[in-house]
Amino acid sequence: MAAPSDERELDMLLGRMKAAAAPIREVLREIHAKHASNNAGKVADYIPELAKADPRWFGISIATTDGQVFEVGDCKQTFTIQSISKAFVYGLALEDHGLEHVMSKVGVEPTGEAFNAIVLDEESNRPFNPMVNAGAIATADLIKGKDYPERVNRLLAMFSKFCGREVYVDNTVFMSERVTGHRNRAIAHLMRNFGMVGEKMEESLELYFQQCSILVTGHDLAIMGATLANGGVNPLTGERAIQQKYVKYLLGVMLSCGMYDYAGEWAFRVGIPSKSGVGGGIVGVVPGQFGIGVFSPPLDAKGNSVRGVATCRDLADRFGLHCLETGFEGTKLKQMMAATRAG
Ligand SMILES: NC(=O)CC[C@H](N)C(=O)O
Repeated sequence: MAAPSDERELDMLLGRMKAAAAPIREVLREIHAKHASNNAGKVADYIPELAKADPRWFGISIATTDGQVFEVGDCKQTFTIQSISKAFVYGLALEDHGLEHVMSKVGVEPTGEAFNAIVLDEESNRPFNPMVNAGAIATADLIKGKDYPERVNRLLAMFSKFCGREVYVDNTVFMSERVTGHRNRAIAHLMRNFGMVGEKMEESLELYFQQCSILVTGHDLAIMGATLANGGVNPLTGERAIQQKYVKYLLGVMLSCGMYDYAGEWAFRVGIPSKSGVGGGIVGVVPGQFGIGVFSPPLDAKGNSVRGVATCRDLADRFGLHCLETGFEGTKLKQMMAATRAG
């Protein structure tokens, strides 16, 4: 696209962008309205602070790799990122150690079991993948830093680059996680027994609770997704958040393991590398095109946002986003945008 040379050209460009946005916003509004009235699911309460979320909150945000954002509903509401953090921390561990070392500590096989299952691969003693709690704790253990504060700060700096703004930890949720996190401690001890986490285990658990307690919005999730879709460069700030060569590994585990024990059906039906969290968020990535952020706290039995799952299924259908289908004609969303731009 040529740089607009004067105000009139800029006006025309903005006009065309607005025209392109209208049908996309319309689809988002329609999907939002369709699912807003679905009251199925239950807000997570095993971490007591999470139970305070309003079950009506519901936001859908899409951010393109060229920095356009389309959103509807509660996209400015903050909530804790929870398990969505796991994908991004995996990226930092890859940057810190390279693929082979990380693979020696954490596998990439879907478990078909709940996210908090106390299970390791019997042959290798590794946790199955970085998207379940065991794998995420082992991944947090890999984050480098001379001491605990430096490790926390490195995590926060990484998330800040993905979001394009400074991120913070919700301390009340963090405290709630650490005082009730007996199951995660048990998992960490089991892995310590097998040498899958090192002597910094206690500190790494704290790090894991911190990363889960980072506050984000639906808008942030879309930007984080768009950053991955853009090969690791945040489309709003132009800052690189992760080396491009690791993006495909992140997206690979997101596609095969990102939705817990719904991951197989997700890859089959929706086909968008995604990650969910018990705070009610889901981030999705359509490589080369855009990121999706959906937020709604009530969860299904597997721990995925009920409205979030339904929304992503509809988005995939309406815009033709399944990753095994986008290769044919490009997504319908892209075609809609191109058509309006040309007009
Ligand atoms: N699935 C999730 O989002 C789980 C994260 C949560 N902090 C836990 O460890 O249990």
